[in-house]
Amino acid sequence: MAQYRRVSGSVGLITLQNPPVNALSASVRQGIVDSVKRALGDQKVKSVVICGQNGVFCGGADIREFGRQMSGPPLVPMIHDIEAANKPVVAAIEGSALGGGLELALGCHYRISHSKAVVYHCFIMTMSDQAKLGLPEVTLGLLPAAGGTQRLPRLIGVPAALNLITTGRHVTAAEALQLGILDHVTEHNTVDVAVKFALSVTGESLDGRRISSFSCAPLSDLDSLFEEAMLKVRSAARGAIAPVACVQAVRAAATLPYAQGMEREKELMATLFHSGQARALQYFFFAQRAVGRWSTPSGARWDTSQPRPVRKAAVIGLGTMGRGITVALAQAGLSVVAVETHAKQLMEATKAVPSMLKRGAVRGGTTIEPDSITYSQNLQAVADVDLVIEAVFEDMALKEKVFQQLSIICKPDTLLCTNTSSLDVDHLASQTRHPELVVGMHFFAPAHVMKLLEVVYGRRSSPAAVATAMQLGKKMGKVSVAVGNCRGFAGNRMLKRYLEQAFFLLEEGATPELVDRALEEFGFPMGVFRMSDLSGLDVGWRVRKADGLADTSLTGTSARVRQGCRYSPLGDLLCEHGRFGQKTGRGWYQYDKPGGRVAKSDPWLHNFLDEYRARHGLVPRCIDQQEVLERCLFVLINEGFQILEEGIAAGPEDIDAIYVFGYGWPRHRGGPMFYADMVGLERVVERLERYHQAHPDVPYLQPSGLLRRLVANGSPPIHKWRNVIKNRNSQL
Ligand SMILES: CC(C)(COP(=O)(O)OP(=O)(O)OC[C@H]1O[C@@H](n2cnc3c(N)ncnc32)[C@H](O)[C@@H]1OP(=O)(O)O)[C@@H](O)C(=O)NCCC(=O)NCCSC(=O)C[C@@H](O)CCCCCCCCCCCCC(=O)O
Repeated sequence: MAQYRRVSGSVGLITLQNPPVNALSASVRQGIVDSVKRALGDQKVKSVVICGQNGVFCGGADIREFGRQMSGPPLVPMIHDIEAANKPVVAAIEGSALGGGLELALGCHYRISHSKAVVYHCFIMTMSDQAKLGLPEVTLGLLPAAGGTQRLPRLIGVPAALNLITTGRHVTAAEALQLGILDHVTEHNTVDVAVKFALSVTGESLDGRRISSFSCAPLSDLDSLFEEAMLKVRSAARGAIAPVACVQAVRAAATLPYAQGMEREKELMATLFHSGQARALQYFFFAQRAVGRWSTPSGARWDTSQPRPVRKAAVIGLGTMGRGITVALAQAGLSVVAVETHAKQLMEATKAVPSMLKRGAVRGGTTIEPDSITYSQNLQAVADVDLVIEAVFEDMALKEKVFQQLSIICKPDTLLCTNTSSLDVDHLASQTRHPELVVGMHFFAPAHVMKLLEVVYGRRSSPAAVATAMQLGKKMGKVSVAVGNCRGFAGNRMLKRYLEQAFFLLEEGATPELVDRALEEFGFPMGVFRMSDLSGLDVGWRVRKADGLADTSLTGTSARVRQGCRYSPLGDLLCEHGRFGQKTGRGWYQYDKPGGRVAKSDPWLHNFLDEYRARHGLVPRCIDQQEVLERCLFVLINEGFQILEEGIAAGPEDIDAIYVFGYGWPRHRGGPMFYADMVGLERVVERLERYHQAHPDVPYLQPSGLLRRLVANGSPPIHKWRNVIKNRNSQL
């Protein structure tokens, strides 16, 4: 809806009303059309102001309408009519003007926005803004198709418009003013200022105010600018089609008259609108928000659990993870006690952490209170903190000891969290006096950069403990996903199956290059072998050794079997050769030096694989990319269904968020569970069954019970899976 009233005698004020973000639903569009008509037809009205209720201008088109039959007045002619009006129209922008919201503002003759305060810091003036503006359609698999690709380059120039449209980034009011998107910013009430401004421009000529009549500022080398832009978007999101279409649409603005440019924008939008990528990205937009509404099988929920205030936190262990976590906590404004019992490691951390903070502050344009962190070699220093995150070496005996000590030293209500990536959270809880205050906070390296946080609740974790960890994660800028306690939790448990298949494919005749190419063409930034080289092959080796799996003394058929299932010792053998990946300059690939970054094919490795196959009587066969994708991805997806079945994750959105934010799953494919829905659950079952028949010694290729049940229920769309899961749980 839109509310219309006349204010200050001669200003028609149109207020968009569609909480929470005033999205341009059919009824809002109808309201705008009706109100504009009324204002233009009223002789008493000399100028018009458009604003949004509750301090938000407009979050753009209503994304939920995209999946349905479109109705109501279309945006393009609506904005055209506003621009063509013979009375000045002013956009009063508070909060967000995004997507269609900014396109609506670009159709107005003037744009005024709110800028909260002017702060003087070290002689540099910075504006602390509330408003954010942008054209984020590309992040939804679309382009700004209500004239955004044609008006923005005409207003601010092609290079700046290309940057905003292809990245979808939001800019502050200060930056928008600098770029020329805004005419004016104010610290006062934006609507009041806009009304006064509207009165002041009454009767002035609008000839120079209609952006569609502008020409793009000429540029000397347009071809190379667009070639460069195309290369950039192609390498930033491999296989994503929307950024490419955005470049093409802006090119049309730079080279064609406005009307033809609009035709091109429409044509390009038509190819994107019904694409699988747009569906995936729009699903993911809502999935990200759904993970915040967490629940556990015991009935704890986000809306009934009260988080505790956390002002002071401690980190135990200042290795790579501990340092990153310390930085993330300090960046979130907490006071941090950083404890490391090894003097040398502590000394190194006291230098490394401040420089990580400094780099972060420079990148983010923020400031950090330098004495928000205190360092100590003594665990007693954590006596008064509200929450502890243990990040010591991944060794159960060591962690047990730390938790026993923490339980004695800390206040009785201190939350004790572990950053373990796979160890048993319940067991650690059992070492403390208050197991209800123990949860896992599984960060991903580098912990101050990676967006994902798995919050692992144990059998006895209290709802308040889960809520506190979830809220702290959010404060640190993480996407926090609540998951149950099991080996590897959700992410690493699924990853294990994926890695196993990749090893088996090498045994059967594939090369690391072939497997990685298939995965990278699918959209992963790195294939599984390049990723292992980067993170270090020794990490998994240590875990397998601790589990009694990495025994390379076994010969004959038993060398490739563990606990009755197929096992590949390839990773263990490489580690025995001292090939730990990038850090040693050799792994699945070779590098020019230890620590080198550029992976090159390694003839030694290919020889090694040939000899290995010959030794085990394995006849190499031709493996194509499709098999690589199906074997690696479907087995990972199958484990995801198992995780849903067991209640370790509450819904498919949780798993998808974990994979996109933590494991490089291409966002334009929505996450593994959404991908399964797109491929078709029946097909996933059929392929898994086929591969299981061919490899009966790999039990995880058997389709999970939930996957089969979904197929038996007619393969409902992903948003209905929770019903099938719920029905199953209620029968238990
Ligand atoms: C606005 C935000 C920054 C606010 O953030 P905040 O953190 O405060 O709040 P939340 O993010 O939690 O959001 C709260 C709540 O609101 C929901 N929501 C937010 N935005 C939208 C929206 N735009 N639509 C619907 N719902 C929205 C959100 O999901 C939350 O609810 P939930 O229940 O999930 O918790 C932030 O929300 C934000 O960033 N929003 C998205 C901004 C955005 O991306 N906007 C762009 C939208 S796309 C667009 O505008 C397209 C335009 O260019 C118009 C194009 C014209 C279309 C014409 C169609 C032509 C079709 C042609 C092809 C046909 C061919 C053929 O069929 O033949």
